[in-house]
Amino acid sequence: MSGGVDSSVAAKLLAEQDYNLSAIFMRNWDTRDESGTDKGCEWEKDWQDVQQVCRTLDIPCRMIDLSREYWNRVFEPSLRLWESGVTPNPDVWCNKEIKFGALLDRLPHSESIPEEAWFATGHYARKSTGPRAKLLRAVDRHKDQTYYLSSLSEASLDRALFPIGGFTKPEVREIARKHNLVTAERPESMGLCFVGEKGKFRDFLDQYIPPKPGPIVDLLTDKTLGEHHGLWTYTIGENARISGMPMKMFVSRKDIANNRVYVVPGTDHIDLWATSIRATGWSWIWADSPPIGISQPAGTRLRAKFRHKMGDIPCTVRRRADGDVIITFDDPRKAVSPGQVVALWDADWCLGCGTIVEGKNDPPQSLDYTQDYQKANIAYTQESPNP
Ligand SMILES: Nc1ncnc2c1ncn2[C@@H]1O[C@H](COP(=O)(O)OP(=O)(O)OP(=O)(O)O)[C@@H](O)[C@H]1O
Repeated sequence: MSGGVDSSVAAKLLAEQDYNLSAIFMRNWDTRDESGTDKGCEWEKDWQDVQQVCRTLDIPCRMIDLSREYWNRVFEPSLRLWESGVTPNPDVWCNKEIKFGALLDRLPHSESIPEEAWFATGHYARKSTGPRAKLLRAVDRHKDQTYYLSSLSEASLDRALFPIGGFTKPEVREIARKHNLVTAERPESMGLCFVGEKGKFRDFLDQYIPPKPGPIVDLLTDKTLGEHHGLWTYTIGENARISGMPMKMFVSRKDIANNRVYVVPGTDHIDLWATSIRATGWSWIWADSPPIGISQPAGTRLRAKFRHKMGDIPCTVRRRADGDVIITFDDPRKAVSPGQVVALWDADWCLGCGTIVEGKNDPPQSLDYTQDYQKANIAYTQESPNP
């Protein structure tokens, strides 16, 4: 239990059934050594709320400190990826490595809980009841969290329960109010708590990654427009905020080998779009049974997402001989970043995920790339005599 409304209601729903329940609150970030405070991660408040809800439900609870495991298995590897210029998803790896990893590993040894005990969370997701467990999207499509759970192993899924997956968020809040759970009006949690205020992500990473300056280059003219302090300070698709330019410039690529950030004018330049992606390091939830048809030349029809907050994309999926997977979108998509997790679904069934290596606009759809490039170049140099 996290101290939020979702896991409180998950516990309440299980308490109404015939389970022998025990709650665990996990602490996974320790900032006291650096700043003397836990600002941003108000874990004490969360822990108090977990205890309060457990008193209301009459179930035991305990805290487990996994901050060392989180640092070693999620944060440190993510730092190395940010430093190298790609964009990792620590929230996806936290589920695999910490909640359904370190935490599950600890339980049988630290408590008298049998191996076959269930492990329940307040995620918005469902599980099928067939002979093999399938991870299914939540009933509340806006809240569905299967993207974050797409890296789980089948063994972890076997032990998982998602009690709130059949409810909408308003229904979950209503249950919490009806049963006087102190967390009923708790606001939504906002991603990585330890980063603190929204928009301060760069400042946060600056504390951990030494600066590595390099040029910001105009893809159209090859001119240097400014300097970045490290590839991690920009994400593909974002406004590069270069002053003195006739148009807003957006990051379309990073050249990791040469430590360069490339920008293009406007939000809609063709270099910002991708028609296909290549992804590596596939983790299929049914590890022995990747999607049928994926190794055929024609591939198989599935749906993909490479960010939690995006609609899923109809696509054709093919596996290469080296195990990497090529996902070709029916319609091009913007802002594909290497390092991000891409997950696949067959209708509601989440199959697994891989890590994006590259996005390609090949062949460019809906626009003639050469013409567009020339037009943009001409228009751009006319508007900008001295870029
Ligand atoms: N610190 C924690 N200790 C134990 N379990 C946690 C913790 N953080 C998250 N979880 C579990 O993972 C689930 C999903 O976590 P997430 O961070 O996405 O929170 P959420 O969707 O806002 O849910 P909640 O409202 O319960 O915080 C939680 O419902 C809870 O079961």
